[in-house]
Amino acid sequence: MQDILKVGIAGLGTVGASVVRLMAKRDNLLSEAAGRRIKVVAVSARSRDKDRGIVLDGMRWVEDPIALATDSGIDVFVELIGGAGDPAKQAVEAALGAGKAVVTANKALLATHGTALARRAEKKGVALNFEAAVAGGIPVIKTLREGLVGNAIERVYGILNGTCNYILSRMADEGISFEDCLKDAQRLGYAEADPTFDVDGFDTAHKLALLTSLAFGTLVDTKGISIEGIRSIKPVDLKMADELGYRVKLLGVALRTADGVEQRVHPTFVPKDSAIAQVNGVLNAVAIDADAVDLTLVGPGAGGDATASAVIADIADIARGHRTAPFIRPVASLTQPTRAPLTHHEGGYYIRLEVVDRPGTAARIASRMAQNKISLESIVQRRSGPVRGGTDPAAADAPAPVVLITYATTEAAVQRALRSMDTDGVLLGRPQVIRIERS
Ligand SMILES: NC(=O)C1=CN([C@@H]2O[C@H](COP(=O)(O)OP(=O)(O)OC[C@H]3O[C@@H](n4cnc5c(N)ncnc54)[C@H](O)[C@@H]3O)[C@@H](O)[C@H]2O)C=CC1
Ligand SMILES: N[C@@H](CC=O)C(=O)O
Ligand code: NA
Repeated sequence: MQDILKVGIAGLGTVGASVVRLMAKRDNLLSEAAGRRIKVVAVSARSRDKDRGIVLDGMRWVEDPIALATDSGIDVFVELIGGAGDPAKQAVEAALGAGKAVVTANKALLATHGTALARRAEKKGVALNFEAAVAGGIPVIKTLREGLVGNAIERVYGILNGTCNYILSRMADEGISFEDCLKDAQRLGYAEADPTFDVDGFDTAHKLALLTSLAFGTLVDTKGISIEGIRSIKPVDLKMADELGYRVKLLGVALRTADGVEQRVHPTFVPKDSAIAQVNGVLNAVAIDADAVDLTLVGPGAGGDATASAVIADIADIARGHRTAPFIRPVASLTQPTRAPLTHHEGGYYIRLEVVDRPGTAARIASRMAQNKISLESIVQRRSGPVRGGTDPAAADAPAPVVLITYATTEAAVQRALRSMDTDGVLLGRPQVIRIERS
């Protein structure tokens, strides 16, 4: 067998510890598959004494991750610290500068500095692999970089955050509160160190930005993404979705339109009978619509072992001497994407309104929708206040939810209709607006 590929790992948390454990377990198999022995020779993390349930015998401990990145005893630097700033950024820059191949699971770092890092990797002729950064254990980066390279891609979309899918699935199926579901996702190692990245949609946006670049040959553009998280989703929305034949998923969608690239992250109604609606819990799904092939990949999007599986595959590629440009094409040929405005978005909508419960309100809503050329597929009115005809004087103006499902329309028309209802004085509180994605 040839010489050994020497690996240094910075970060021994959920993912790092799984990488060390799985690499030890698969030692022979991995070496056979890669045609070369792969060995973790040095590690770095915040606390040396912490019990991680892994064996670090034979691995040097390096206090400073940046020192490890340039250590002459390693060939590959694996960054599993996280965060778009230092020390992760400085360590990856240092490793590439020193001509080391880099493997990272850090989507925040790549979404923010991916282009610059890819340029550095290119200059040194080394790999910058990040399979674990998008949809955890699903080999979607390899699919886009290699398997679909002969396709022109029209749309890439999917469930890209395991924590949110876990929360939405359990809220819908078990009636568990948002807060309790989030606590469980953190305990299971799915959530980011700061879980607001998950629930407010930023983690999905980071991953979407990388997918968009790979799919459309554009520079990584997080600023062009419209982002909404899942905090506003109430049990009533999940219940209405169920009654109306939908599931609610946090989707990241990148679409080529006549106006440019539309990139959006938001909770979405998906038809119950669609493939994506069946993807629950921590599972992710990435659907790719291309000219020659349409496909959907499904698999675990978060968790130590699932993510480690992708990290190890990236290391194995380096051991094989297999290298592709980080974003498929050389950075110089990536184009600046034209951003399609969200107001031009076309599709169906779920709209939940809290309205004053008095005669004529439903007619007023229907007429405002008609004025904006919005056709309604269904309208459901629920009485939440006291029974009409009762003696309670507060009953007259009690809030009552009205739920609308529209046929395809534009975002601009929906916003105009809601503004006009607001001036009519029929709305109580902010309308809930959820886009519908047909697959
Ligand atoms: N947990 C998951 O399911 C997934 C995580 N990722 C990404 O993988 C990376 C690691 O995530 P986790 O393992 O979940 O995080 P974690 O928080 O469990 O582990 C982070 C590790 O980095 C070390 N670290 C943190 N700050 C440090 C510093 N200043 N200096 C030295 N070491 C430091 C910590 O000691 C710890 O060992 C992140 O970029 C994350 O976004 C990607 C896909 C899935
Ligand atoms: N926090 C992320 C981890 C994987 O990227 C998620 O929940 O998907
Ligand atoms: Na992946």
